[in-house]
Amino acid sequence: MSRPIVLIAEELSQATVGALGPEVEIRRCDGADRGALLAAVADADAVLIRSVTRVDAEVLAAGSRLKVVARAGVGLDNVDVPAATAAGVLVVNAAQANAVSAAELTCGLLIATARNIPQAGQALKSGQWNRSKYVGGELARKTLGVLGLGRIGTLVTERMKAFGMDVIAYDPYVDAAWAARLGVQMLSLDEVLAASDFLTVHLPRTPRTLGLIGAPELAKAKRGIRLVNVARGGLVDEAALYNALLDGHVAAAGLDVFAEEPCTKSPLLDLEQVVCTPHLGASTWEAQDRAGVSVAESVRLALGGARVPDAVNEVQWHGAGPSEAQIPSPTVAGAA
Ligand SMILES: NC(=O)c1ccc[n+]([C@@H]2O[C@H](COP(=O)([O-])OP(=O)(O)OC[C@H]3O[C@@H](n4cnc5c(N)ncnc54)[C@H](O)[C@@H]3O)[C@@H](O)[C@H]2O)c1
Ligand SMILES: O=C(O)CC[C@@H](O)C(=O)O
Repeated sequence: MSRPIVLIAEELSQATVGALGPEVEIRRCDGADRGALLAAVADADAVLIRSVTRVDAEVLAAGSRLKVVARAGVGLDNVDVPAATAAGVLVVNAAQANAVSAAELTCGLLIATARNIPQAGQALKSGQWNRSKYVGGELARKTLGVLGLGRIGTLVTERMKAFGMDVIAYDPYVDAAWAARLGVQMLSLDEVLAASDFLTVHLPRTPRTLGLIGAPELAKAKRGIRLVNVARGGLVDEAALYNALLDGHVAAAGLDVFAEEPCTKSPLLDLEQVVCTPHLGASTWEAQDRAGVSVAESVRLALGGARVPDAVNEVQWHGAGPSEAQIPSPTVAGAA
């Protein structure tokens, strides 16, 4: 009997391939190459992706044998989950696998925006010993606003509290009593904006969160706020952020994600007060191994005909829109 075909459409760890086992035939394609993806998916029983490959109705139609779409990471904004559900295709992700890595990068960007680390280092490497230009500010006793107190927002909170920061958060789905035990005060979006010295975004990209932080919201923020986004591009409107950085209302930004990726040309990248990384939140060996192995195991279960307990299609979402498809944090009230 022929083995099921598993299409790996993005770079995944060696451990992922090992976890898929010898019972499947592994094929590869470049998920960013639409033509190659549509051709390769035709024979596939499963497709493994990260954040680049877009699995929409067209890909699902081309993959008439598909039984499972596996996202080796958290965000499902590149998968049309309702279309997959309608086509009887299981969608699985690795909701926990990269949370620590994303949280650690966030902490790094928060510190970098406070202390100008990349800019000062770059200047030093180009021969400038400029100590007065790169004076920064302490994190201790400053207020950190967290938008989205889910898995990553919570890990960032715990870590930045160790730096002596006061943490407030906006997340209407989180239980306030649970947040209080974490030492976080839950407030409205406007209140968080007005009170934060630093703001960090940990929301999924959904129709409701896209553009959530635009020019009016930035205008409500404290002057001199420093903003970090390791969640998704487009949650913070890039043109509005650029203008706010130019006039100093936002003092600095730390960006791991961009509205269009890959992003190598953007006015934001020309600003010295922008610290940036090319969507590296999940790019650690540990996170990649965990995410890949987790979804590989789900794929094996799905192809073996077993139930995959936390398949994304089966979870009830707290949001109304189809793209709200994110596995809710266990700490979220009302999660299925
Ligand atoms: N940069 C990276 O490499 C990287 C890595 C991992 C995750 N991410 C992104 O980070 C996001 C968050 O990850 P997570 O694991 O913390 O997810 P999570 O589901 O645990 O947390 C998201 C939180 O956002 C809240 N939320 C959802 N919709 C909201 C809305 N409209 N208004 C306010 N709050 C809302 C939820 O209640 C939840 O608490 C992911 O969706 C993913 O897009 C990026
Ligand atoms: O695959 C990646 O490296 C990005 C993953 C990250 O954005 C996620 O949503 O899990």
